Amino acid sequence: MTVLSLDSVRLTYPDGDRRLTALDAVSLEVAAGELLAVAGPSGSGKSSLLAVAATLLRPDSGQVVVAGRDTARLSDKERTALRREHIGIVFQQSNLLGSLTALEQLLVVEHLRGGSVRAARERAGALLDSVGLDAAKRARRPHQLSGGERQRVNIARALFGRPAVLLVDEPTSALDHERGARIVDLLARVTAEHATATVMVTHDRALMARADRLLDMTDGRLAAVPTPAVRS
Ligand SMILES: Nc1ncnc2c1ncn2[C@@H]1O[C@H](COP(=O)(O)OP(=O)(O)OP(=O)(O)O)[C@@H](O)[C@H]1O
Repeated sequence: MTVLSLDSVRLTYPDGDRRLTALDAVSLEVAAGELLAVAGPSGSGKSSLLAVAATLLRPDSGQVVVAGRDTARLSDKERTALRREHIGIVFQQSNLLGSLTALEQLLVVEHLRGGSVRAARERAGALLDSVGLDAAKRARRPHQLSGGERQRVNIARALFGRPAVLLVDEPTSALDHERGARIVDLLARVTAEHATATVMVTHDRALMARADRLLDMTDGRLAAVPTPAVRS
């Protein structure tokens, strides 16, 4: 079942008196339970792809369908609700709230959804544990954590909402090999167990090797990469 689809998406940015084409006729379908990796050179459009899929940027043309909803037809309010309900986002810039502890970063997701924060505590703790944050670290605020620890809180928070679509930009960039491998395991497990449609941008070959499918982005265009070339 396709959970995320992009059809002939074009995105441009202003560039002096011209427009720079960041995404050029990009089409993509990601199924429930599929882990898709997107690689490609710097500036090729990978982050733009995630931003459009996250409904944070509107494409100039083309269609973006998330969990059966054509996002072009939604109001800003409906798009925010769609994001909160169905999309987990882990971008490079940490957008953790400075005044909240690691545990509270997750609980606020439940609060925004109108769920029971008390009931969510245990699951939030277990999820932070699974990304390697012990009880003491879970009680710390972002400025008391390392960059890699903040990245892991980000990942746990995105997973906490059990999103249908998970969008991850360079999930292991701030982590050492062993921690990176644990995050990869977690992403692969969550994708399979919760039937999440996961798209991750990565330069990490170990991560690419774990993906079900690898796509290459060059100059705003997406192309399939034969998997054996990645695994060699
Ligand atoms: N807000 C913006 N305004 C203008 N141009 C932008 C903007 N954001 C990105 N670009 C340009 O769009 C192109 C695609 O950028 P994007 O960030 O999507 O690439 P990327 O593949 O994610 O790069 P990297 O691997 O370096 O993060 C680049 O040429 C970039 O300079």
